[in-house]
Amino acid sequence: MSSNNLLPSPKTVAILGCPFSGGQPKPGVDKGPIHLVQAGLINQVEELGWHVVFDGHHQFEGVPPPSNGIQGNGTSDVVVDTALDASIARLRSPLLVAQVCKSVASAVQAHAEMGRLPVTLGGDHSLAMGTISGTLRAYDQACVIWIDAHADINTIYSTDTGNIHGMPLSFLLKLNPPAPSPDSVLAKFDWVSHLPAERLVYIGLRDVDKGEKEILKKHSIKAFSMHDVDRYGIGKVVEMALDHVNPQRDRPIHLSFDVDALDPSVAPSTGTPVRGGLTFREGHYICEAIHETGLLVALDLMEVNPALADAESVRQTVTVGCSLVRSALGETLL
Ligand SMILES: NC(=[NH2+])NCCC[C@H](N)C(=O)O
Ligand SMILES: [Mn+2]
Ligand SMILES: [Mn+2]
Repeated sequence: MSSNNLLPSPKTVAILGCPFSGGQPKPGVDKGPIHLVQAGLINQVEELGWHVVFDGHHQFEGVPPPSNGIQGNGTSDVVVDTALDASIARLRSPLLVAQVCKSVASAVQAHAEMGRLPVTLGGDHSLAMGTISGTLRAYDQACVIWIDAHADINTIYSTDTGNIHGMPLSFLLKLNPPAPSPDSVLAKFDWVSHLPAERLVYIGLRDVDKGEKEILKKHSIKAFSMHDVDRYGIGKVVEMALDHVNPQRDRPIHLSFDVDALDPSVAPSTGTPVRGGLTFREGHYICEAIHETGLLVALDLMEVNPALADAESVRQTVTVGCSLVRSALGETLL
């Protein structure tokens, strides 16, 4: 399956719960997967005609669970190069994130190689380092469509927050400096697969850090912001996005959906909400249109945080999360 001129068309979905919050400081995002499953997601996907393998809520064997919000940066037992020290020391829990994402990559790869379509429920968006690496190991020509308010492409130098959920794409695009030694913190990310910049496209951006804007420009990374959605409409934007990453419509597609791409009035329970987001229909349209390509091979639904709102807002966010997944897996309006 790794020489991928054969077009995949999985009939089985593997649902992976990834209760992980170590890529950002707010507790609760690790409860996203259990809420989505308890809302009936597995049944809903089966009703669309898929065979569903539920891979459980991963416990990340051997990984110390993140303590409630208060974590060291996890670098104390590792030798770091002095020139990079200052940058790496600002990262939050890099060893934990690297280890968890590595195990997620193996799980996603294994499902994909069995011909299944992995649906990963987050958890924070640092997990996409793992899911996309897993997809690229199984389908080396895969492209990525990243739906988000944020660009999540800060490097170890540009990050203001040190939160690795704002950085996964810098590791996937190999924008960080090479590890100075096998013992360095950066070496713990060496397993991450390489995604060429021209095989990434964004939709929904509206809160992009200054350093990230420079990175997008420098590497000519294609991004459709909310301004573009306003100007062209979502139908045209999805078509242009596909034309960029998938001009011949022959590449397997990994769709990574951060629920904060939706407007906070639609998906309030998330850690970094930004006003001016996608409407309910725009979010679903993206999923429906990608399903229609017949090229979807992996899906992430990330950043649902049931701890961050009142019960009704949580219910609303979890419900919309389930319906985005259904749309990506073929639910239609008629
Ligand atoms: N996956 C997310 N919600 N990311 C938010 C990232 C916010 C900000 N750009 C940062 O680097 O911290
Ligand atoms: Mn986001
Ligand atoms: Mn994100």
